[in-house]
Amino acid sequence: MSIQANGVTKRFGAFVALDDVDLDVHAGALTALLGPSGGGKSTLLRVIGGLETPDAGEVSIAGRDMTRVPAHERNVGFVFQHYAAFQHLSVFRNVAFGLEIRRRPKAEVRRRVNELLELVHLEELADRKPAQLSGGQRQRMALARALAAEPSVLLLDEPFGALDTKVRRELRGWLRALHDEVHVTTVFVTHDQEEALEVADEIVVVNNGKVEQVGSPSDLYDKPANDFVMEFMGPVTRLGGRLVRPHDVQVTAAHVDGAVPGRVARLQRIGFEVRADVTTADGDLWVQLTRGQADTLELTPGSDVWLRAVV
Ligand SMILES: Nc1ncnc2c1ncn2[C@@H]1O[C@H](COP(=O)(O)OP(=O)(O)OP(=O)(O)O)[C@@H](O)[C@H]1O
Repeated sequence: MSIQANGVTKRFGAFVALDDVDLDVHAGALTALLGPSGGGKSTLLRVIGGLETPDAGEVSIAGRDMTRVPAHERNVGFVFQHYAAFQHLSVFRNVAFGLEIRRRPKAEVRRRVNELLELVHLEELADRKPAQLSGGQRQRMALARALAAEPSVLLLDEPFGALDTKVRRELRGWLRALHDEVHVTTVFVTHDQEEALEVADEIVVVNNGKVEQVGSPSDLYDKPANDFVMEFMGPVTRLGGRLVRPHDVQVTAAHVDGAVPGRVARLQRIGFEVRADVTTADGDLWVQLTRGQADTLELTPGSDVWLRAVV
């Protein structure tokens, strides 16, 4: 189901959390709301889900105006960073809960819950209590529970925010695979650009209550609309007064057209990557090379080089 927001404004007292925001989420897509803390991502997600009412503007899901429809009638599934599970109920019963209160037949509930637990790879842990799960397993249970009611839209607010880096990584791949299987329109909030680049079909960059840019991961990385998006999406450095990506600076031993001279101040080898701090007449910058490139150039601190931006 597609989601549209038109001219959404949300204030908390005098503070404008969302300022005339338009959004268009394609049916079946996995869309990331990405931006720095306090930018308004969660507020936008909550407005879509009906947990906040906008002061101006409209929200529609599948073409239906939902602006005044209460959250529980929007058919949306939520997952938050800290999932409030029923501690006294098993994983199975937690997932079944939403179906049981809808008084679905027992056999149907059992079949559906087993399907969902299989989907999130928790079928072996169905009898455990939430406290006996790892953080990653708990978030997978939360997703199964959100999917149980067959929502038309899934809204995830920093679902992996409380987990350590390694588990986050795992769950990203897993979320992507899950989405490819169920295709439910999904919007997830993250402040982690790598997470958005890796998982999302489309990224919406939100900052200061406004949408800065919407695009595919490669669009945003390669064609940022402004310096804010450029800096937010990946590493940057400054060559000749212009922001560039450190891996888009070509380093040569001899002069080439458009290149400026520099001297290597420091080299750092980080796995396959070499980072060189370089001093130029125009200021300092850092560039990123492969180990092979650095070795071919025989770079050492003090090497004289020529630099030019290749994009
Ligand atoms: N209920 C509220 N009352 C007052 N201010 C609020 C409320 N909810 C959010 N805000 C403010 O609105 C701004 C946007 O918050 P929001 O949670 O949407 O940002 P965010 O981009 O999701 O950031 P984070 O990643 O830190 O959650 C923040 O400055 C926040 O303090």
